[in-house]
Amino acid sequence: MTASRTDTADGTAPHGPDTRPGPLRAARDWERARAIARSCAGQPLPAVPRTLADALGHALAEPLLALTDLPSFDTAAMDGWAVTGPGPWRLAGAGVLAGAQPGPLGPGSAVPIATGARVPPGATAVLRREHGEADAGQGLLYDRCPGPVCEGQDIRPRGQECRSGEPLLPAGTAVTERVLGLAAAAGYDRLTVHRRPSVELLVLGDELLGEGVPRGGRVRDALGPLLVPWLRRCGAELIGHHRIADDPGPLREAVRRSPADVVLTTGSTAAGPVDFLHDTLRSVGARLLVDSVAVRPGHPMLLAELPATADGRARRLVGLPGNPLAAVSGLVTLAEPLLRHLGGHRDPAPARLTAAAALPGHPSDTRLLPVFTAGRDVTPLPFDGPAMLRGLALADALAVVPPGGVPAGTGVDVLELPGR
Ligand SMILES: Nc1nc2c(c(=O)[nH]1)N[C@H]1C(S)=C(S)[C@@H](COP(=O)(O)OP(=O)(O)OC[C@H]3O[C@@H](n4cnc5c(N)ncnc54)[C@H](O)[C@@H]3O)O[C@H]1N2
Ligand code: MOO
Repeated sequence: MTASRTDTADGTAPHGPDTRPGPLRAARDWERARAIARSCAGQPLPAVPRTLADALGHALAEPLLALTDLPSFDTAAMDGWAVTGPGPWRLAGAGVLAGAQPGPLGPGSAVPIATGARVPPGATAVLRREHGEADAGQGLLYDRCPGPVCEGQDIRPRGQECRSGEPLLPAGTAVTERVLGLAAAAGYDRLTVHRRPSVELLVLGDELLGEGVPRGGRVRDALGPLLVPWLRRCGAELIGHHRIADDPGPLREAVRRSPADVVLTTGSTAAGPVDFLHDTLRSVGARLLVDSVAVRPGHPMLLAELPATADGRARRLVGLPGNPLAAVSGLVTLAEPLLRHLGGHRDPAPARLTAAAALPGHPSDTRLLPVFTAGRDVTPLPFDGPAMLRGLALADALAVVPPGGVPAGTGVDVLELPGR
């Protein structure tokens, strides 16, 4: 599955992986690069138990089955009175609070009840407080409801939402805050999820500043702050984040020693005087799976298989180009599909929307363009150069623009951006 720059048209590499910088004649097309990133993940990482508190961001390794009927008892949906049959009713008992186990309610009787309380056996409806008038002296409750009280009114019957054993969510569902709420309601203390892929982030470039205003020909590291939370949203567990000097020694050692499932580098993918990534990959015995992709920005992105850990665990490396928008392109093209598959997440399908204005394309490559979507309309944003983040920060999606561009009024695939 090696995809080097020297690949032949049928996808075979006649001379083995070529890690030398060179002309990008046979760069992988964008879809194929994404497919290689997905397939090189192999099977998702093993299933592990996690407490609810620790399960956020993982993917379910098995379907979430209800451990109980929901609700698990006939429940009052409103504050008022549990009643049996038509009114007026004889008031009986001090009232039923949520959490109580009430005794049976006889025919023609009513008992005060709170929202969420178990409805007494024999009760046929709940009369809302605002629909009833209690006469304490007579011990009677009168029905002031505009219409008749129907059987089952304002009672949430047992099993209304689900029955015990019913599948609530399929395997592969991302554990969000909402899923945690449902899992707790359905009786779970722990969830069986896929282990999250561990990621070590290596940010390369002597010119990068960690703080303050860019000065003296140096620039702020924009990718550390952008990637750390983005990787977590892809279901990754960040186990290291280092800035590495433009020096082949420290980079080689960091790559060689990393225990991460995925090493993610930024910068150094091209052929500049201090772009050491290809040499490093060669020196650690990596196998290039994708070496440049026919996509703009970001075409020098790469994906490699690293030698396994001592205990036989597979490791991969994704090299993101240094230009920030190009790095995002590499992230969505190679890193996201790989991380999502390792973590057992389902793939989000691109949405097919309509270009509200012409979307400019590259003559021969796919272009990933920051866009704003409103309804089905896709509008390109300015400041979309490879070194710019201004358009991306306003965008809620990336349009996948085929070679030649997309005329206004035509369909286009868009990838939703996180945090839209
Ligand atoms: N002769 C050629 N030169 C370049 C080519 C090419 O095909 N032939 N490709 C260009 C493209 S496209 C890109 S993208 C870059 C890729 O460069 P590298 O991955 O080697 O990245 P660097 O050279 O280290 O940096 C490029 C650029 O990005 C800035 N940068 C790097 N890291 C960060 C960061 N963390 N935060 C903000 N900015 C960052 C860096 O200062 C440079 O300005 O190569 C082109 N050249
Ligand atoms: O395509 Mo580069 O990746 O122009 O920034």
